[in-house]
Amino acid sequence: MAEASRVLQTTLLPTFHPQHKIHTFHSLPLNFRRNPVQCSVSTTDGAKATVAQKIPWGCDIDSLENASALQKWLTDSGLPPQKMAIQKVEVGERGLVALKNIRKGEKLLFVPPSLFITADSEWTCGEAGEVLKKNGVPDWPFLATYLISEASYLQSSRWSNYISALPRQPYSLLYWTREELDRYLEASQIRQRAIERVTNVVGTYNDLRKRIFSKYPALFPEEVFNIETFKWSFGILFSRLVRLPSLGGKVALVPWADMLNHSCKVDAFLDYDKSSQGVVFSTDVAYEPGEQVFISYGKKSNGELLLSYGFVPREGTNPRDSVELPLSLSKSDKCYKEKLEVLRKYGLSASQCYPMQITGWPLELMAYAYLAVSPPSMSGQFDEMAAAASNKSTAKKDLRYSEIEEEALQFILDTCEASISKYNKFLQASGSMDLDVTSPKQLNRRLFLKQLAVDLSTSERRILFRAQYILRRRLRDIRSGELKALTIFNGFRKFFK
Ligand SMILES: C[S@@+](CC[C@H](N)C(=O)[O-])C[C@H]1O[C@@H](n2cnc3c(N)ncnc32)[C@H](O)[C@@H]1O
Repeated sequence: MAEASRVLQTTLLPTFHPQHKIHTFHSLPLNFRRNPVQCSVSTTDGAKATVAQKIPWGCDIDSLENASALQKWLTDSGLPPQKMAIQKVEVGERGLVALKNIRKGEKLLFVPPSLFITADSEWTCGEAGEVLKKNGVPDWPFLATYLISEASYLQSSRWSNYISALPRQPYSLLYWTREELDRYLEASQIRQRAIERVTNVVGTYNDLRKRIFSKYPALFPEEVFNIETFKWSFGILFSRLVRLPSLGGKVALVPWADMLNHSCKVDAFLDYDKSSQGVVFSTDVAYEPGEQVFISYGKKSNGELLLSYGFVPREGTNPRDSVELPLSLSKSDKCYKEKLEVLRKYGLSASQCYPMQITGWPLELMAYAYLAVSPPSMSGQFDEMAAAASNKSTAKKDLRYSEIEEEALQFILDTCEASISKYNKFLQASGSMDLDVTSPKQLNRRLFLKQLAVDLSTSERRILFRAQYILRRRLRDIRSGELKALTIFNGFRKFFK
């Protein structure tokens, strides 16, 4: 059931591996359009630069600027009457608020397919879309380019009201500089995930530029299609794109539905409803007029929510929260080479991260710990340990080697404690952290990022504290059990003397 609901769950963040998908590009046909139709926003470089500057790239998220124009355009374009409206809200700046009583289990929204943006949507510049299609550009970079292209057409694009209401700076970690990531997320594994994501986006953009944009400068002028605008469009996709399970997992931007904010207390998710032929969700709680209506963005940890959506739920409110614990083989291990070999066989490496939750940790983590501490005499079991440590293998996971259980638990405890001290160091230093900025705007930004990092670190450390407590108790029980056994044994010895 858990697996089924995970598959059915619509998430606003589908997995994205551009460096894999990008290899599916076909090389550009040499004879493609010798005289491409000039349908970029303008023709001369100077004029293009001016137009690029004029593109508003959305609006300030903390204002309701453009929200009423969006509502009006949606209604005129076929959105049926709604029981909700876009308003300023306490959680998530803008959100959908109930105008009437909403019952538990009621279906809401009904956004028709004509209002979705998908890889099949019509381009204002049809020529640009054709070039991307001919080159087999995958959905994510395709939609990112589409959004930039449509934004550059201002009012001439069908989506201008939608684009004008998008946030000018989506709150994702894509907007953090490398220095900010290193400084504020030094204790968290999310820092590494954010670096990888930025690298992926930059790599995707560079690949598109090399293979396509540079060959069709009239269709994709650099003033408009550059790394800054790609960060914006990917930021929009990471925080708003929906995967629709009932449409075979098709990804779409769904105006109006993407004004819903996330709550960890609800399980309601967006999907296409074949009977009403629109995107809907069924509420799992009732709402009174004036209350903000929420959906779930999926079973995500606080770190994953920060990574894609740029917020951290309040401490202790996310039952799906987890922290990545990095485990490593010791280089001084006599069997380092053999262990690494079996790990590689199952797609693992000398350092692996496993998610710890407040309720416990995965069996794979324990299997990795067994492997890391096992002595040369257990080399015959290395293979089964590595297989169990991999989530790709179907091997039996709940291994138990009582002879090394204490060492394995101690190994996990030591790793947890090493992580806890990193968080302690960051959280202590954050109080007096020098924000070295010159402008009030920059100061606000730094304070905001620092607060997010403090919230994330506090919630991740909380999970590690819980694991530390459980591990210490288990070790105490093992050790006191051994002590008891030793006392009984000594008693017997005395008796027989
Ligand atoms: C799908 S959009 C929702 C609409 C968005 N609030 C807006 O005004 O455009 C996702 C973004 O909403 C904000 N958000 C959603 N849920 C939130 C929450 N529980 N707390 C804080 N911000 C939230 C984040 O900025 C996130 O990137």
